[in-house]
Amino acid sequence: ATGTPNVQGNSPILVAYFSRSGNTRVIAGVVHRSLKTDLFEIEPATPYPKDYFQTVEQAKNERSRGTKPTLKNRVADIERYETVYLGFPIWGTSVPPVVQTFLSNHNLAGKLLIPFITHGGYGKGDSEDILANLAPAARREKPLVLECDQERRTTETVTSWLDTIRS
Ligand SMILES: Cc1cc2nc3c(=O)[nH]c(=O)nc-3n(C[C@H](O)[C@H](O)[C@H](O)COP(=O)(O)O)c2cc1C
Repeated sequence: ATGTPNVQGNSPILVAYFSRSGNTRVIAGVVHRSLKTDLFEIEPATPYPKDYFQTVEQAKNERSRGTKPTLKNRVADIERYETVYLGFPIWGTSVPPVVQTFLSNHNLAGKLLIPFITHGGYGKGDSEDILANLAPAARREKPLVLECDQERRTTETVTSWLDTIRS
């Protein structure tokens, strides 16, 4: 992580989010615009594959090996935020590894942490326990948990549609 200042805005509230297929990004945008917060996108230094199934494979490997991808960027001045909204999708019934890196790399002690979590129908998994472990000294608000579209279902539907066109 470079520490490059790449946060938009100058508010005491930060929205930090990770999103692959856009569901969590929509919520981050609504919070950002409604509360006029700063905005930070959590990104791995090496992007995940474009292909959904390759990403699932990589995420599974990271989880089983306990690897946590490094961040493309850190929030330059996390100290100045009093409140951090943290958005992420559920991956493998948990917090995506890159979001766990974000939590390990930023000290949220004493801050109010407000999670917003999207999932594809199987719920928030163990994500609240992971947040408690990785940000033990933050005050934590009850998260917004929202079921959203699954990229898997969309990908499979479009793939079968293409098959019917080809045949
Ligand atoms: C690698 C991967 C793993 C996922 N694992 C789960 C899961 O365990 N449970 C679940 O309900 N949804 C799972 N999903 C679906 C996403 O949580 C859901 O579609 C989410 O809204 C995607 O958010 P995004 O569009 O911001 O990336 C998974 C998606 C991906 C890409």
